[in-house]
Amino acid sequence: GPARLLGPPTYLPGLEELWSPQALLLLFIWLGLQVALYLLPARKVAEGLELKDKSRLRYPINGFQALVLTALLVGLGVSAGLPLGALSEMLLPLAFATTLTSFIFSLLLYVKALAAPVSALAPGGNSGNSIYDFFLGRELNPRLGSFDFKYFCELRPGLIGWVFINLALLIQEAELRGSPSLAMWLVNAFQLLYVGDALWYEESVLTTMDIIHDGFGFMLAFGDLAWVPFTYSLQAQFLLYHPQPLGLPMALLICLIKVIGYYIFRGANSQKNTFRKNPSDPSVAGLETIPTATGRQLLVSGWWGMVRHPNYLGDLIMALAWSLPCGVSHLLPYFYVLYFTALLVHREARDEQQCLRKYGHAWQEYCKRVPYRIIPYVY
Ligand SMILES: NC(=O)C1=CN([C@@H]2O[C@H](COP(=O)(O)OP(=O)(O)OC[C@H]3O[C@@H](n4cnc5c(N)ncnc54)[C@H](OP(=O)(O)O)[C@@H]3O)[C@@H](O)[C@H]2O)C=CC1
Ligand SMILES: CC(C)CCC[C@@H](C)[C@H]1CC=C2C3=C(CC[C@@]21C)[C@@]1(C)CC[C@H](O)C[C@@H]1CC3
Repeated sequence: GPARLLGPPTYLPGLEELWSPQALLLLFIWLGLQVALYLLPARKVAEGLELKDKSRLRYPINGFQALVLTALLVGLGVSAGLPLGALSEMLLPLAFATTLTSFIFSLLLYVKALAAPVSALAPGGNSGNSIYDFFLGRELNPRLGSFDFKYFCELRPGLIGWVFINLALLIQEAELRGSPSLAMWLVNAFQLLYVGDALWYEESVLTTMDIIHDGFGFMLAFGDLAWVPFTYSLQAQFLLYHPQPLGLPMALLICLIKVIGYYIFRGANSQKNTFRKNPSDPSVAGLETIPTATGRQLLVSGWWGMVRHPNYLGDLIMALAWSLPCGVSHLLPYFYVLYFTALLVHREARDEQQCLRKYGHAWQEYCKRVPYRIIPYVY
């Protein structure tokens, strides 16, 4: 039937549709596979930023390798008859099993954190209110030996899971209608590029506030493991049940929007990463900067002179390109754009606060020089 968003749902799933032991088993196989791939030798072992106790943690940089090996294994499985398309009919129980698992997992993390030394706690997650701390995460970098739970969950099971859910939906569409639609190809290709990029530049996650500042609690565990794969794949889910006609000129226009978004996103992220690693690198040495009291500098020209968060702008433009192949007949495929706008506005406000605390007057000067936050002349 036609998709609708307003009005009561035609039916609500009962518990018997949510709970399936096979879904739980599949989830555990998936998590086990990703843990095994994490433990494989890495092309590089990177050091994180200095912690309160002056130590630095070490992280394997092998996320892209995990993506490629997963693709090989899934490819082998499919050629041996594994019905990957059938995954599309298991998404609801799988999402339920993942949510339940994230909840129990975060309870265990909370209990583990009760024994952690004060220096290992996250700045925001040790209020003493146990529900609040459970939600935001008490411990900053929970580990078992050298296995880092937060770093593992941040990019692997969820982001890699997302592209394989997309692929399952594409295969199912081909089974249902003879071949995948152009819209489905675009959504798969765009989101694979995004996930491939995130894993290729995995090391840059080590300087994000998720790793440096936020504890590992229910919000992040649920976000990484359940929210990302099952809601970020909504466009492909929508297309399976509501096929959209998409002409070549429109498809090319959407590709152009994606390329522009990616160009800004990658350009901005790489420019900052290069500058932070080595300010005299030839590609950034000519940029104008503001000195700060910490000894670090802030870029005021190049991408970071256009708006204060050019990477968010590129990310948002890409988000739009992921939704456009689904047409404009329904709001659901645009859910990601709306949610992501809210997430980035909130994230930007948190980052601003931290930068003001870190850089004080120099940050105020930067805000004066670069008045817009995400969209030039608008916001
Ligand atoms: N799809 C998704 O669900 C999500 C995607 N993202 C994406 O992840 C990427 C990373 O985002 P995020 O982790 O929020 O943070 P950013 O990469 O935007 O980093 C912010 C930090 O950059 C440094 N910085 C800010 N301005 C300047 C400047 N002018 N010159 C030099 N350094 C500066 C500051 O840190 P310091 O000075 O200490 O270096 C600041 O704290 C973005 O592209 C974002 O869109 C993020 C969240 C969710
Ligand atoms: C708690 C929320 C409900 C959901 C949070 C999910 C996020 C933690 C992840 C979703 C996509 C991500 C990407 C990155 C980090 C993890 C999250 C934020 C990167 C920022 C890592 C750095 C790269 O330069 C870009 C990545 C994009 C995707």
